[in-house]
Amino acid sequence: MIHIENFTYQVANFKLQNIELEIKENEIFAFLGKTGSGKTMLLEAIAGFYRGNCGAIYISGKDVVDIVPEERKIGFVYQDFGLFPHMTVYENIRYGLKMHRVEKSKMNLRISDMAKLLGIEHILKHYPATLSGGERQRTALARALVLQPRILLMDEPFSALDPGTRSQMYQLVEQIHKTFACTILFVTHNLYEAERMAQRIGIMVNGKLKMVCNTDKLFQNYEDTEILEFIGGYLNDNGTDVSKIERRLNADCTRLQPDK
Ligand SMILES: Nc1ncnc2c1ncn2[C@@H]1O[C@H](COP(=O)(O)OP(=O)(O)OP(=O)(O)O)[C@@H](O)[C@H]1O
Repeated sequence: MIHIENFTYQVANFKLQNIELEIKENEIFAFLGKTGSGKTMLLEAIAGFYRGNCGAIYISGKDVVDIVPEERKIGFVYQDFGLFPHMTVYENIRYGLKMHRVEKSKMNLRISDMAKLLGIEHILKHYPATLSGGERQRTALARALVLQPRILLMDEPFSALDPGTRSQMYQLVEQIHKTFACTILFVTHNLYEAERMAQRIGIMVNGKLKMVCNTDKLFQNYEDTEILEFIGGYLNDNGTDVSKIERRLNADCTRLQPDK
């Protein structure tokens, strides 16, 4: 579905370096990594916001370098949801459809179907400032999904939500994944969230995609010191006994960019 080949992009002092990644159709994939490791930049590169200095990104076998973001059939849900504050929920959802010049009757039908699916029919006339975090996220998802994307990218989609709402959103995203049969890539700082939602995870360190593995191997991989530092630090912060996990070594992960 998505094939990233030796993709490199430098902005100021930061460099996404030689990214190699293959995402399967219909997969849910999570990017993990410390703050500033390049997760958002990589998502944005897939969305088409950066051309890159070398390498290529293929979607369904096609090199997308000259395809602008709006034509990539990719939905993007931002960390802060990125809703237009001066537009109602309805207008926010309608925005992309208008840009794509979708016919009015079709547009209304799609918006009402999407609002029903996401449980936001009752707030269509409300403005973002009056919404709860969960409602904002549902609106952001509706705005992305109404364009029927093949790929849904989400940047820390659950981080601003309380634990109860977060759990509801996990279920909603799972339902969306089933209903739309889309491929989902998301960024998270939460290892348990990655384990819960994704089939595979990739760990970013300083602009490199250091490791990709199946999610069930996430807590077993401690060979690389930078990965150990990231995962161990996280587990310690969350009160987990790291020493127990450290005993389970040698997972069959794909090491994409070993230390040089
Ligand atoms: N337009 C830009 N100009 C200069 N530096 C940038 C730009 N965009 C991103 N960066 C830098 O690139 C690095 C990677 O940023 P990115 O947002 O991808 O990190 P991240 O892993 O998503 O972090 P976080 O988890 O905190 O969101 C950061 O050091 C950031 O300051």
